[in-house]
Amino acid sequence: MLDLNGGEGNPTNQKKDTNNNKEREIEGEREVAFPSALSASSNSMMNRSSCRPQIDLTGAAIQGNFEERDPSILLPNQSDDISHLALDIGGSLIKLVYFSRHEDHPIDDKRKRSIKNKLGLSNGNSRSYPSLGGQLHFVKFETGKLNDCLDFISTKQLHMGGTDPPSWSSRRSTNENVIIKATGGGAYKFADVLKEKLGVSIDKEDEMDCLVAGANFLLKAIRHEAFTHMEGQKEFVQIDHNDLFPYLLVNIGSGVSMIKVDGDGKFERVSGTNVGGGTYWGLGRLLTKCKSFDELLELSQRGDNSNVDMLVGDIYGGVDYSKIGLSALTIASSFGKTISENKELSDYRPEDISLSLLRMISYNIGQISYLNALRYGLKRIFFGGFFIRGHAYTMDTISFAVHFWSKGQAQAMFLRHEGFLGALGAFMSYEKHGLDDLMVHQLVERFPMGDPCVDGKIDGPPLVDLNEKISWMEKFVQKGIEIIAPVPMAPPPGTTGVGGFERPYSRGGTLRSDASAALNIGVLHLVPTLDVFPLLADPKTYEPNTIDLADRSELEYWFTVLSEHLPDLVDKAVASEGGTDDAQRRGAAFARAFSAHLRRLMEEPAAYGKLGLANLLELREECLREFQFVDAYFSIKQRENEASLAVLPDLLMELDSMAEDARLLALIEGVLAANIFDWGSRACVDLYHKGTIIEIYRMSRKKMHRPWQVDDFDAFNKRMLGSGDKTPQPHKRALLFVDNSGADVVLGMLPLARELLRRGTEVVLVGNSSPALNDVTAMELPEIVAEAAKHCDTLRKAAEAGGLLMDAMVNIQDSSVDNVASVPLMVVVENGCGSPCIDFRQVSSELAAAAKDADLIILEGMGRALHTNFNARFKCDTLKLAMVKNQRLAEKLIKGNIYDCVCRFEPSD
Ligand SMILES: Nc1ncnc2c1ncn2[C@@H]1O[C@H](COP(=O)(O)OP(=O)(O)O)[C@@H](O)[C@H]1O
Ligand SMILES: CC(C)(COP(=O)(O)O)[C@@H](O)C(=O)NCCC(=O)O
Ligand SMILES: [Mn+2]
Repeated sequence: MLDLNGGEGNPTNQKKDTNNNKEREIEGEREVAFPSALSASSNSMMNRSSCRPQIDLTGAAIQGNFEERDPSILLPNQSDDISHLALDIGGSLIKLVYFSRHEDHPIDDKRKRSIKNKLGLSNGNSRSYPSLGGQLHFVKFETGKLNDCLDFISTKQLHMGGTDPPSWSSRRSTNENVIIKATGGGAYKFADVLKEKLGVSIDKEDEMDCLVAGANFLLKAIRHEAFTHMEGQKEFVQIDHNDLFPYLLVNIGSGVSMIKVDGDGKFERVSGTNVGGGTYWGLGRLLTKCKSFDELLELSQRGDNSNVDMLVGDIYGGVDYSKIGLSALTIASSFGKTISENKELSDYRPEDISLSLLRMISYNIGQISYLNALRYGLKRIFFGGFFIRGHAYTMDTISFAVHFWSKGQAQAMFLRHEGFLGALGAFMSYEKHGLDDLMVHQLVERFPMGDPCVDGKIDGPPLVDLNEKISWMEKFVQKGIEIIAPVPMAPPPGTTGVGGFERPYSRGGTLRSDASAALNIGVLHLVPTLDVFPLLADPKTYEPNTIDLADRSELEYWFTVLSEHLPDLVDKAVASEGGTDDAQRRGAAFARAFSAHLRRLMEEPAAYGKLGLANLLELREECLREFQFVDAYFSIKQRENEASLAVLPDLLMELDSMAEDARLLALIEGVLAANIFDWGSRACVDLYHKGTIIEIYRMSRKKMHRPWQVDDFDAFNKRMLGSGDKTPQPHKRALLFVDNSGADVVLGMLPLARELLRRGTEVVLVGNSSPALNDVTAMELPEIVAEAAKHCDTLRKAAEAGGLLMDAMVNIQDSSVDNVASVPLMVVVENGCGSPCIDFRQVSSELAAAAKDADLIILEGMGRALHTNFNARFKCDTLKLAMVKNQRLAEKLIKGNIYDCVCRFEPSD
């Protein structure tokens, strides 16, 4: 029996290395059980959490040699084998969208096929995916700095990828015949420069075509792309794909285009205005002497437009013009005050000028947009273009104008990828890359590195190299620079709702740097192997998160919980990598990156899309992976597995001595009791110092008195064992979503799986694709099952039938497999996640395939059954089992206390 207190530090590192080597060998030689965490970090696995994301630092002095490649060597961190690049070269900015591809994983595909065969799915799910899995990056440069942009492209060799799908990953040796899709005026203006400097030809795509294609793609494929922004409040809008058209697209770049969109490729440019982003920046520059667009925008935040604008009250002697409903504070004439006074430009504050100008232009665009919407009977107006720049006041002003003039009939919406519509559209115009077939569940957005806004100005390439990332974090901290949130604007009090926006009350701090505007969007991961879980009762209304962090008090609470847990997590992570100097440096960088994200999200919870607790927990895992912590709890997991496996035979004997119904209760009690082993909970971590694993497990079991706080055991018992003489049909196939390593899986879930097998139910163990806290991964399951199978015939036969023992490479002494055909099989599938929670809108395709014939789902643990999916409904019988290891959650969710249990059974209708 192992003592939890004994042997802290990093006792098992050596063991771990050996193990990793073994994994590597296995990968090279034979079909692997599961893609290893190592392969995850080398980008070969496509799941929603293991992809190595990158950061976009726009602009940049890229003198780096960080992207050197030798085609014959697979670099472990080589995450951007660039295949496609598209450009939108506008009057003010150059926008780049480029794609880096994940490696194919043919061995893994073979393994998946074998699972499908075993589950009888070989003919089903015959969907063939385009050979596309990778990441879409978004970068922008000022058009005046075209050379920086060209340097960036050539350093990263973005132009070398070729244009034919078969050669996605194969780099060409020359640029000859390379064609790059480009749109915007610069595609014409700079075609020769591009040919001369990069040796590539430009395939010019029509700008309007591209804007529409980009907007349609984003609105269909990205879940939280569109949002409204009224009085400082951002709200995401769920777009119904079948009810998207018609809409008005207003792109506010240097100038403004207004396009009526009726479908894919069906549109008409109905209007526009020459008073646009270029006007604000150009006039603003002349009038204020600002050196950058951002400086100008920042000035506006400290402005008071009433010093420049003529208000109704100025004309009416301080009173409202109430007859037509105009308040005294309504702007009667932008800049109107400057005519009546004998003042020079230098007598006006640049802040006031900037604000007045911004308001004038935004309001004007809003108003013209409304008129065009009215003209064509359109209710929805989507605004794009970099003029908007995620700026609260700009969006509020536009929204106000649309709302006011349409009397609430039309709605202004904004897009998170605001300025990249054209570039995305140009990217989509490459034929046959399959991008237009991608669906919302195949796209995962990642914000791995926090906001790279150092010095208020970033000129840097996307960071690719680990060292580079760490030094960036160090630099970031040295300078004492906080991640700066976008300017939140206090709701303007007392808007009269007439005639126009009154004075803005925005008194925000420093504006986020321009680069961070691009970081309001992350790198988009295209993961063709993700699917919607087919057993969701209503995928359209499904919301994974139980806790909505839009609630400020929730956000603050969970922010504190995660911040307080951070030092312990860093200790574990550093120890898991041998406690070396390098690991410590990475650990510190991880802590900084994650804290920076947390701070940023505290300032603007919706900065990265709709925020729930599951997103924060996943972000933490992503940040760990970003700094190459492969598995922070590796040694703890090993130790707990060993200790639990040692007492498993006794437990099985005890269970076998019981009558059927007592046994079922004991099994459920066992799952709940063993769910106490959760290294993500502060309370539990404190508890572990008080005893050995087995002592804690026993203590926990002793306290398992029914009724539990949520107790549907009787209903579950009835479904399983029946009542009276009626013996119900056993379930055909059960999906067991396992949670933690050690006692949780070994003493909790495996005995329950065994009971199901005995009753003739096929068991699919569903494990994480990548590590998260102490959760057991799919890759680790075959070995655990094989160990357990040594003590149990039922498990052994089922595991053999499911091919699990082969995967675990365990030589079972007694190889006589009698009666195999009559034994239901047990298999392992990965869930597609690397998080303690699960979002059923995006699971691995193998889980989706295995789910097709399942009629029982068992969700275990806080992350999967409470933080997410507590309110989710499925098409089949569902059992949600968890011990609540957090006092506040217990009070809120189940009106109970910490260590109370949930046994919720929801039969299929
Ligand atoms: N860093 C920046 N430099 C210049 N203009 C910027 C910047 N950030 C935002 N803008 C605004 O974005 C506008 C350009 O928007 P964009 O959609 O890129 O249009 P275009 O394709 O005409 O360049 C500028 O006119 C300006 O108002
Ligand atoms: C991350 C977790 C959801 C994992 O729980 P599990 O799914 O293993 O039951 C949980 O540890 C958690 O919510 N932790 C934070 C709460 C706390 O420290 O009290
Ligand atoms: Mn867990």
